[in-house]
Amino acid sequence: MKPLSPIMALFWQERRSALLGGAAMMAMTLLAGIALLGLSGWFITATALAGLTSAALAFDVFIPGASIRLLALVRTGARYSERLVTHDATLRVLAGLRERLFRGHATAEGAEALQRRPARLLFRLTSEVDALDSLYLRVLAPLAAALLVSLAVLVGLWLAAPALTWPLLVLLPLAGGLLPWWIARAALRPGRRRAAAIEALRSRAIDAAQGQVDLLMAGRAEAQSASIMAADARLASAEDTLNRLETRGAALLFLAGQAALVGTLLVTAILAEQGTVSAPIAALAVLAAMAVLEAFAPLRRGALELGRALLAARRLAPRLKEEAAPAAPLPVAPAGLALHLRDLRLRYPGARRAVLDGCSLDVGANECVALVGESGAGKSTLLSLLSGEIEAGGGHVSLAAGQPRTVWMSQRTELFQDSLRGNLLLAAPRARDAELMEALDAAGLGPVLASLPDGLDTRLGEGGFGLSSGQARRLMLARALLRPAPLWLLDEPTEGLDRETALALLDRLRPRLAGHGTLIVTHLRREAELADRLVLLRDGRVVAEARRGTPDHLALLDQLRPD
Ligand SMILES: Nc1ncnc2c1ncn2[C@@H]1O[C@H](COP(=O)(O)OP(=O)(O)OP(=O)(O)O)[C@@H](O)[C@H]1O
Repeated sequence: MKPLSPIMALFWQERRSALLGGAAMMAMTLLAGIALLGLSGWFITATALAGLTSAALAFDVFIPGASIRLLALVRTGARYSERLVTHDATLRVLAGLRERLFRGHATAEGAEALQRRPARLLFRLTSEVDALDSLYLRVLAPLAAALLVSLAVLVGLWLAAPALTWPLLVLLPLAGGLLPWWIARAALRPGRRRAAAIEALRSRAIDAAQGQVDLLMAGRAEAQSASIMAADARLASAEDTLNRLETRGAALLFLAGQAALVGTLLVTAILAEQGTVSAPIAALAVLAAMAVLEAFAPLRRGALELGRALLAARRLAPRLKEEAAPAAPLPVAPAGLALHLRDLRLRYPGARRAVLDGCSLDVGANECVALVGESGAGKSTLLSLLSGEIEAGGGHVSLAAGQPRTVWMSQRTELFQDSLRGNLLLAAPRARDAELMEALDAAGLGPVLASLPDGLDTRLGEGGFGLSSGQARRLMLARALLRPAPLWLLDEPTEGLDRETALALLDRLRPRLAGHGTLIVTHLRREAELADRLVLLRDGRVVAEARRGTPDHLALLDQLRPD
């Protein structure tokens, strides 16, 4: 139950009075229902008995009749208000929960964990948050209402005759406590299996849909289908176990209800025989005893849902604790510099060695620097760090002032399912079409744009679907060009382009580099030639640098991949 405490605390903090009011109204609905049944039993018996005697004329039918109507109205009104209040409160709490969850995932570590398994992110933000709505609606509120109602009925029966409470005192703890507890425990394992199977089913189905060509070519399509079927079979088996549990719970609750009925019937028969209770009170007691166990019926489903809620809370709780503190802005670099790094260190969690280990580098406010080094040297990591995606483990970073302070075109930059215009406006929401077209032109997409019948209104599919990979990268570059920032971070901007296109693009890019610092990460000679200075990164630190025009510059260029 411990994982549930942050979730319960959230419910309590956010909507305390609505949640208490909802539970009270749930109790009132149940009480009105029990009183309605009991009073009707009493009324029918009392009128029948009165009819046998001369008391029939004096028998007051109006007050009980009106009370029955009143109780029916109260029950309907209370049920309606309870639904309104409890659902509203739950949905509001869950909306707050989702927001906190998004904030939790907005940490570098959270985002990284989920980038590895996006299907899981989707699952957790939808089904697992939804699973928590049952915590209040199907577990806490019905439990509180059932306990309150049991207490009220027991007190009522005790006042009529203490012996009337015995059958309920034996059966209520069994049916209201032990049974839901047993169902909840037994549901934990199939609940976990069910959640894992849904997750596997979704991610495998997405893999099959997205990678169908590769799977077919590798002859793995059948195997992928089989793995989807296996996940589906696991899901069906877990759901079957849960359904069986629910059915068994219903049967046991029914038996407990019948036992309470028989027990109370026997006790009332004895008491009526002794003359301790009248026949109408006996009828009231029997019907109330039968109805009170019904108050525990929703807990049968609630106990099953509790397993789901527990699992969801356990998975979501770590992200709820983490309130992503807004990152402190990096200090402002000394005048004349777009970037100033000293002794920067960074180690990925779980990695044996540091990826950046004493890295120091300056980029002038009007300088273009190419960062080169073998694959895995830490070049992209440095760009992630400068863009604020990850945090350094030590050392000093400062950037020139500006809003934004950096523009980053990474190897993983995203395009969205939107028009060309929409994708560009992300970078500059107020830009006019002429500016967008100029940026597209600078990125070498002018001819492509001219060939599109819908121009800037051309719709792209998910991830830029509809463009070639080279066109997509140029669109990302155009978007980067629209952001005015004192430091541009470009990660292999012409990777994947043919020589002619790449050189034409670099020619257009050259004049645009003036006025701000640029750090280009590259393996390509053509990109490195754009830079005023080459910097070689090895083992997480800068081991060589060479300014244009020096012999070392040429020697470094020669180590790079030719076109
Ligand atoms: N998110 C991550 N978690 C753990 N390790 C990582 C992560 N990203 C990169 N690494 C590791 O850090 C090292 C540096 O990776 P990085 O991508 O920065 O290299 P790079 O110099 O840009 O390589 P390339 O030229 O191939 O793009 C690699 O050994 C890589 O495995």
